[in-house]
Amino acid sequence: MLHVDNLKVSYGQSEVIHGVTFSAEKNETLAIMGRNGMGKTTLFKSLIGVLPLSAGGIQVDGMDISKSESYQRVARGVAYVPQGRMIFPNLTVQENIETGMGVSKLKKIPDDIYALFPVLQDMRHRKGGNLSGGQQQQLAIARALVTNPKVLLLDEPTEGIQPSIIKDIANVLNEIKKMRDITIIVSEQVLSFTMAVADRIIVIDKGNFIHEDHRSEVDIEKIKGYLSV
Ligand SMILES: Nc1ncnc2c1ncn2[C@@H]1O[C@H](COP(=O)(O)OP(=O)(O)OP(=O)(O)O)[C@@H](O)[C@H]1O
Repeated sequence: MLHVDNLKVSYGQSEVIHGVTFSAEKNETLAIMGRNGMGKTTLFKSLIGVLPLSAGGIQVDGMDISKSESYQRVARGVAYVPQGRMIFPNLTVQENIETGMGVSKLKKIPDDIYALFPVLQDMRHRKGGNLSGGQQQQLAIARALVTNPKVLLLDEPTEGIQPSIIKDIANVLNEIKKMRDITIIVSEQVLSFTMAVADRIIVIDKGNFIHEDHRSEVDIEKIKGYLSV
């Protein structure tokens, strides 16, 4: 579903992603793990087109999107839940979700979205800025899902979220995978979370992929070693 080939990303003269190659299939959840500053956000921003590639290619469902603008990538089936969630604080919950619906031409928020996030239905008339961190994360995921993505990118969804809610977010991602034919790519530092959701884990270090495990054969101590400073 998603194929990334020799992707390089730079800030000015400084290359931060040094030619990474990976694929993720339909109904697969792939976690990209690494410490702060290793390049996760830069990689995700380049996948959604907020940052330009300096080299390489990105294909979604066989279609090259590496030269497309972000809005075109969304139309091609890529959705992005940014680090820090970036919901609109002055719009209501319902209005926040509706901002994602232009691309999918939905007229009404689908019932399965509120089934997945009942709290958002209860709070649909509240301002987004008044929600807790965990509720805002749910809102950001709901807003991404109403674009009907083939590939859902989530950048550090557990950041700043309390442990009990982290479990809820893991459950939600597992539900989404059951409900839809989708590829989920999540960047993370919390190993318990990725162990609850990921079929495969890749470790990124200074802009290079240095390790990869399928969930059935994850070497927990090795990955912990990569994640500790
Ligand atoms: N706007 C920028 N200009 C120059 N360098 C940047 C910029 N943003 C990030 N970097 C550098 O790129 C590298 C990768 O940063 P990035 O934010 O992608 O890492 P990360 O793994 O997502 O970390 P975090 O978990 O802290 O978000 C770091 O060395 C960082 O200093």
